[in-house]
Amino acid sequence: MEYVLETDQLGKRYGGRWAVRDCTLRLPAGRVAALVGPNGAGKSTLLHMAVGLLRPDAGAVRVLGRAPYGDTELLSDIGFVAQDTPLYRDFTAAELVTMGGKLNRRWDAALARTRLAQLGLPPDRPVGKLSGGQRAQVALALALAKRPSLLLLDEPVASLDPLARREFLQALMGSVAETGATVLLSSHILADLERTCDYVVVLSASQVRLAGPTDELATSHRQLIGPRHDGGPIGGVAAVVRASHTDRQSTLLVRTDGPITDPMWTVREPSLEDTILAYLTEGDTRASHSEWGVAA
Ligand SMILES: Nc1ncnc2c1ncn2[C@@H]1O[C@H](COP(=O)(O)OP(=O)(O)OP(=O)(O)O)[C@@H](O)[C@H]1O
Repeated sequence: MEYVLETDQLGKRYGGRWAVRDCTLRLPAGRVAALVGPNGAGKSTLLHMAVGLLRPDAGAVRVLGRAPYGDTELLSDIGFVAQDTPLYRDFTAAELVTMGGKLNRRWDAALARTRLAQLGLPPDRPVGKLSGGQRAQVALALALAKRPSLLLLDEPVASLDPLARREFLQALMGSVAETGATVLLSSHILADLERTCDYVVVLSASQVRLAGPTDELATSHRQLIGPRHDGGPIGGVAAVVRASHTDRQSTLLVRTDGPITDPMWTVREPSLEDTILAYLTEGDTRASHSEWGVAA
């Protein structure tokens, strides 16, 4: 299966307002993909459609080639951790592992137990009495125990301190390398993603602004600093994603289609965070979408 998750002009409306609109995506197998965007961009709505909790109002979503809404068999192939990591609060993590074994056809209890033991969580404490970060770790261990083909995580690190965040993401990467799952995780914390993710989907105001592998993003974008530039072509620049100016100087984040040789410009490789932020800024972005397989 080339693509684990595919959407075609996918849309979801709440009342008269689109929460996700014209969303076309192809997430290749084996990727750890970040779904980034500001509050209200539509990230949770997209994930809920992917796991079959919401029915699309327009277009289509397919996981492993099947429409998830109403397909209960497909559920065994999808792991999902919702934003508030809902767990039965009166149960201990060990009891939840046992319960998972009874509720799932495919269940790797040993994987979950090993993970929980590594975390050093108090084994007999109900999860309702664990910290938010500890609960997130338990929820990840349970989701991994399903050995899903697609793992969807809605802001899994939001409640974690920086050290716990790093540990969580390392554990995630280790498990993914071992199980071969494809991951789509939403997050606001861009700095973490550069280390963890090899694919990025940027959502803003209900639409996909950018989607592609991070290594391609890195090679195809540059930051240019030079004398004030008020338009006009620049050799090697396919599109200006974002421009900021002072009276005498311009700083441009550009998508390239060749080397930039004009000595007028100082050329730097932007961080992934800078590139994502440029696409999140409304205004100059629309011209450059098509290159990434995204409708402008
Ligand atoms: N059940 C609902 N009823 C009505 N509107 C909703 C509902 N759920 C979400 N919305 C709206 O849909 C839009 C997208 O919401 P969504 O929760 O998908 O965004 P998000 O990117 O996950 O946001 P956040 O980062 O804050 O979690 C927002 O404008 C939100 O107010």
